[in-house]
Amino acid sequence: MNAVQLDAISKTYGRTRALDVVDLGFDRGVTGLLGPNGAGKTTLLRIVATSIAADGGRLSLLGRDPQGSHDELTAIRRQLGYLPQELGYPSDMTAFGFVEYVAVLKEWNDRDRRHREVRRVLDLVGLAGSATKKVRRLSGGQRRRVALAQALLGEPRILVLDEPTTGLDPTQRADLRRTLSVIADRCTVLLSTHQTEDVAALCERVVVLAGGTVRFDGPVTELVATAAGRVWLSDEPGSDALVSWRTGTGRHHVVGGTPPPGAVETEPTLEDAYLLMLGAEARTVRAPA
Ligand SMILES: Nc1ncnc2c1ncn2[C@@H]1O[C@H](COP(=O)(O)OP(=O)(O)OP(=O)(O)O)[C@@H](O)[C@H]1O
Repeated sequence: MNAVQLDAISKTYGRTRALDVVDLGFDRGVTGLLGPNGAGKTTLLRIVATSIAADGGRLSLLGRDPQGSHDELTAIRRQLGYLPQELGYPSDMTAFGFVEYVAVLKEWNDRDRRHREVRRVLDLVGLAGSATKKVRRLSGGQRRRVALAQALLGEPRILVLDEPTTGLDPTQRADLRRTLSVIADRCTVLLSTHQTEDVAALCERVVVLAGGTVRFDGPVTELVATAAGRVWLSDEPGSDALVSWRTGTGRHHVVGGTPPPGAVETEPTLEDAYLLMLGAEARTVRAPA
């Protein structure tokens, strides 16, 4: 049984079909969700996080039905951590105070245990030294880590992270990767990002969403392999390339199309494979139907 199982899940906002009959199952490990703006990533993550309900299909979390009784939903939420794309903070709270506030909402009623847990998660995200700072005085990256800390409370079995690396500097991103790789041994982690290199570095599996449907679901290495023989380094830009640009070395990185004269095939990256998979769609934002 998968920890997270979506069967024929759909969601429509007004005239916009955000998710269109999505079937996906997730178990332990880190899965990255990639897709252009408006692909349906946040909608999918919000449904899994029980923040909104789908309007078609069936969702099962830890073998339970989130649409079932209040007790079922509470049992699921106790084992679920969620980092939303945007999180509002009461302006005057400290980092410790904010994470403790979420812990109280999650019914950590014993004060000593709660404080230990808050200290543990702040330490996990490298904020032990800033626990008493007001959230509004923290940097954007530090605030993102406070948000991550609240998602880690209680060692959840399902962790839903919407763009967790936004605002993090390279060292913090590396730290996040280390934290998640430890957690992933016993947890189902779903994360969305626009950074293909984060997916390449962090995830065994990648799901590409576009237009509310699943375009790819499989190992990261399998997606990268679809671009083999379609990426070149060249002195000339590609005349019919999907995309080509001059790199820092002065040579052109040419993705798709026909190789320019003298071009040398190069190892594709996940970004190349993603761009080739979605073609022009990678650049589009959907308008309502
Ligand atoms: N609350 C809402 N009301 C109306 N339309 C919405 C709402 N939330 C999302 N949508 C629409 O649903 C579609 C999917 O949006 P969603 O936020 O899930 O995409 P996304 O892949 O997370 O995009 P991004 O990468 O820009 O965050 C978009 O067309 C969006 O405009």
